[in-house]
Amino acid sequence: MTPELSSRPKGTAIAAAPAGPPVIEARGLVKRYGAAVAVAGIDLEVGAGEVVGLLGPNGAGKTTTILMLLGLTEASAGQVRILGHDPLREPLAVKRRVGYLPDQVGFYEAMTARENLAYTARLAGIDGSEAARRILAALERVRLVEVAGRRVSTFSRGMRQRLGIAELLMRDCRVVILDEPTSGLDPQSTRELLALIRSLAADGMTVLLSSHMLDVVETVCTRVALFNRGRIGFIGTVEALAARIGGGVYVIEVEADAGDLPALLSGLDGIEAVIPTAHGGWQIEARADLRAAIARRLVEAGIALHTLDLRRVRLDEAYGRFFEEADRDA
Ligand SMILES: Nc1ncnc2c1ncn2[C@@H]1O[C@H](COP(=O)(O)OP(=O)(O)OP(=O)(O)O)[C@@H](O)[C@H]1O
Repeated sequence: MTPELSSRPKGTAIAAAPAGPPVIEARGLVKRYGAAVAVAGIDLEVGAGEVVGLLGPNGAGKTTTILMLLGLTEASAGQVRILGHDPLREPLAVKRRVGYLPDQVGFYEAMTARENLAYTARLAGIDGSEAARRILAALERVRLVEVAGRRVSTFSRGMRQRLGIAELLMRDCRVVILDEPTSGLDPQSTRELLALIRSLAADGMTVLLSSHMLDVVETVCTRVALFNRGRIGFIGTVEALAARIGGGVYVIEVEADAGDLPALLSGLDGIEAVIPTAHGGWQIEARADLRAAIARRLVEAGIALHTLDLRRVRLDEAYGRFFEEADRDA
């Protein structure tokens, strides 16, 4: 029987745990390479159907964490359960249901897409009509049926990524870990791959995605985990990140004939910052939708208002603020 995980260490911040039993669970994960600490104590809980982005600067510990989750490297301390299994003690159970799509997916280049999947199916112990049925369903899902008889050596990077996902589908994986899945893809292939990832999650697949492409992460991830010097400094939604680090969840973009907007808006509750833009406008960071109050102030002051747009803070902005703060505190 799989031993229970030890209780969470005191003082460890974990964002709202997903409903239902976690699919991925890590407690106090540490990885040392000699005297160097690559991962300094990570706690992570991910539920079915979640897409969690693993973000952070180079060397922050994302890849090392992924390797420990997959059982490809042994943790120096801590525990991992994936679908209730320990990746080191029960590697076959984990390999069967967990797929990993590295940056460069490896295939047999001289074999066709269908032959590659048939080969993997055999290795996974899937044979005969069951293999044929699964291969066709997977190829259909990633829209590669038409080119299934072509050698993989003729495939574009986008097609290779989709074939990689077809392999995970064919094996009936419940968890997939993707490393920079859209790097090197053109905008159209990127959109297609992201739509595919979203549809997998909608079917209950749990996805971990490591990427430096924040716009990509933002469109597909339900939560983000910000890695900083071997720890997860934050995990949660982009809105929660913006709220936690200050600076407001909303951005209000203003174009007005105001010389000194900060002075005009002074004392307005909920404003975090008023920043001039390069185009002569202003960007207001706020804790609430303050458009009406801002408009009133400007009208009362007899100032012409040209634009007043509201948007949510983008991940790249919240990410930037998080690491500015983290670097200041370091
Ligand atoms: N096999 C190894 N031997 C020694 N040090 C290692 C090894 N693998 C990783 N490290 C170190 O561990 C730290 C974390 O590396 P890791 O690759 O996990 O970071 P990362 O967040 O994935 O970075 P990137 O965004 O560049 O992929 C780095 O300082 C790295 O140099």
